Amino acid sequence: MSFDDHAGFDRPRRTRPRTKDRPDYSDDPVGLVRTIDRGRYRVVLTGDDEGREVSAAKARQLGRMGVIVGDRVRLHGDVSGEEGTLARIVEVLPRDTVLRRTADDDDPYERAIVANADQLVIVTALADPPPRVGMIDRIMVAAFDAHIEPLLLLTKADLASPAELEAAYTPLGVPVLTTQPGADLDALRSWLAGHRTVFVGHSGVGKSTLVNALIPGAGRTTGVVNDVTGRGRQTSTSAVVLELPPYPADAPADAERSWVIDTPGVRSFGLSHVTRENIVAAFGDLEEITAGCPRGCSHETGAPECALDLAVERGELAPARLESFRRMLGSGQ
Ligand SMILES: Nc1nc2c(ncn2[C@@H]2O[C@H](COP(=O)(O)OP(=O)(O)OP(=O)(O)O)[C@@H](O)[C@H]2O)c(=O)[nH]1
Ligand SMILES: [Zn+2]
Repeated sequence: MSFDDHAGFDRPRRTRPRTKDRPDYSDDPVGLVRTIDRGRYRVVLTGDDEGREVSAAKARQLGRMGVIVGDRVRLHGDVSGEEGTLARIVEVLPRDTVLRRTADDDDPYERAIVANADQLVIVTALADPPPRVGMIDRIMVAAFDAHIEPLLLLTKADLASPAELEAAYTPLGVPVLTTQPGADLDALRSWLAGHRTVFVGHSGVGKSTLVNALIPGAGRTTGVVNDVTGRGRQTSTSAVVLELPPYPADAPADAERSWVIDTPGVRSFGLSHVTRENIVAAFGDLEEITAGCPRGCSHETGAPECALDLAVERGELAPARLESFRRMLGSGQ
């Protein structure tokens, strides 16, 4: 029997009880945290007021809960977006993913950098500054740990060959693309279409140059690589969400929106929050094989009777895949 069948039944007006200390904000608008600037959050509204940008501060009831770029938040108060107005962030909606890092491996405090990304593009220059495989591995492990799909984008292919890096990462199943000045970016655009992709890379690798090429008018400041240190100037300070133009250009109007999240250049990527189990779990086929390992097996090179080695001997696992995987394991704890 439904309520409607029951003549005269007094239907409750609210489905959820409203209590004194928990006001009901469910009618308040939701937005996406675009960037954070001196304790103020820039939030782009979604839904009815799609696209309007509002300045907001964290409401006291959120306590110490962090609000990060990419978060979907509920706003209360003045959401007109007019100069001088300030809305309050009263709720952080559940996150699909959280990309984390620690300052270094001994740092017990993990920092959540970006919420709700489903892809991570590791931007690496083939030269100037030279690639650091250890750093790429670390960022990749952070992506696997967070259930974010990693992709590798190699810039400055006009300066050096990508062959070595391609050989190091394709066995992991990680897609690799190369670019150089004037390169056709359509392959990259189709990677990004319909996704929320965070771009991570060392300063000076050409991240801003790419973002500007993808998003005309993004106005990301491009730096100059220092001739002495080979490092780029740290030109950007906060992560920022940028909307990509539709791709292909004739994509239907209701196609999934695509976002990139540009992050400031990183120099280190601590992983003290990542466990061996999480890295193994990111490779389903290998995890299955490790079911045959001795209890407590580290799966590292030389681990006695590691089932991964036996699988290679039996020709069931490509040696290059095991080697690349072990590099990942070595990056974590
Ligand atoms: N040769 C070559 N130079 C490039 C390429 N892409 C970018 N550059 C140059 O590399 C320098 C750094 O590029 P940016 O785009 O500022 O690098 P970034 O990664 O955004 O650096 P930060 O803003 O410091 O994080 C600039 O001088 C670019 O012109 C490329 O494919 N080939
Ligand atoms: Zn093992």
